[in-house]
Amino acid sequence: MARVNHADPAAQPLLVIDIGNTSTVLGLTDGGGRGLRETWRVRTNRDLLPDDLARQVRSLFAMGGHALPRQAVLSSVAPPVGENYVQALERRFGMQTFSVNTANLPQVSVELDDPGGVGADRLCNLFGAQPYLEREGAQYAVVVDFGTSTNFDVIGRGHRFLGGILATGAQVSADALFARAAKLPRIALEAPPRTIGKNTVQALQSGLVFGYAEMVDGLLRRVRAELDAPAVTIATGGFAGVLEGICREVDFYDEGLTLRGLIEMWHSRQQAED
Ligand SMILES: Nc1ncnc2c1ncn2[C@@H]1O[C@H](COP(=O)(O)OP(=O)(O)O)[C@@H](O)[C@H]1O
Ligand SMILES: CC(C)(COP(=O)(O)O)[C@@H](O)C(=O)NCCC(=O)O
Ligand SMILES: [K+]
Repeated sequence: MARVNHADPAAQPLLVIDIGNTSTVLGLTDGGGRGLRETWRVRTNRDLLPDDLARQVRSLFAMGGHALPRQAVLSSVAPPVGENYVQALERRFGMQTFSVNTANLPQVSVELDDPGGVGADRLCNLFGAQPYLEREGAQYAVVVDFGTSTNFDVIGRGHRFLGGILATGAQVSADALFARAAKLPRIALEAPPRTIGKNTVQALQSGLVFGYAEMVDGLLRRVRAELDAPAVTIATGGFAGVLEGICREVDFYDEGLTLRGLIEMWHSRQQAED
C-alpha cells in the first residue's frame, strides 16, 4: 500500500490555474499524482479583485465537494489577474503559490532574443509536449494553441523553447470582420458542408474555418521545412476542437495539454529543488 508522505509537497493535492486572455482553467490534482480530479473553465475577468476571486475558488471547490489544497501553481498572460489570484490564495487560504516565469525555470532553455518576454502559457506547453517528444521519438514538437491569439510554440528536446509564431485568433479575426462589414451576420465558427458556400453563412464559415485551417497547415509546413529533423505537432486551446480532422499537418489534438504541462512543470521544479 502506498504511504502518503505528508512532508513531501509532491505528494499533496495541487491547485493549478492557467489564466488566458479569454478563459481561466482551474484544476485540482489528486494527491501526489499527475491526474486531475476535476477541472473548471471560467471567463477571465480583469475587473475581479482578490476577494472576488477567493469567493469564486471557494464556491467551485464547494460545488465539487473538495477541500482546498495547501499549494497552487499559476500561469498567467492576463495581468493583473494572476497577481490577484495569488493574493486571494495566499491571504484568504494561506496557500503556498508558485507563478511561472522564465526566471524561475532554470531547467528550461529559452532561446529567444528576450527570454523574459515569452508567455507563461507557452512555457507550460513546452512541458505539456514532453510526453509526445518521448513517445514519438521526435527531435522537435510544435504546439499550436488556439486561444485569443493562436500560438505556435516550437520546442526542442532537452526543454528547449526555440521560438514560434503568434497569429490572430480565429474569433478575433471573425469579430474584426463583423465589426467592419455592416451586412454580415455573426455566425457560429464551425465547418460548413463544403468549401463553396451556397449562402452568406456557409461562405463566411468557409473563409473563417477552412481559411484558418489552411493558414495553420501552411505555417506548420513552413516550420517543418526550417527544422533539421521531424517534428510532432499537437493542437490545443479553445478553438482546436473545431479544426479537429480539418488540419492535415496536425498530428494530435489534446485539450488538456497546457494544464498538464503546468502540473508537470511544478513537479519537475520540485525534483530540481530536492
Ligand atoms: N468550447 C468551445 N468551442 C469552440 N470554440 C471555443 C470553445 N471554447 C472557446 N472557444 C474559442 O476559443 C477561443 C478562446 O480559447 P481559449 O483557450 O479560451 O483562449 P485563451 O487561452 O486566450 O483564454 C475563442 O476564439 C473562443 O471562441
Ligand atoms: C501570445 C499570448 C497573447 C497568448 O495568449 P492567449 O491567446 O492564450 O490568451 C500570450 O502567450 C502572451 O501574451 N505572450 C507574450 C508574448 C510572447 O510569448 O512572445
Ligand atoms: K491559453
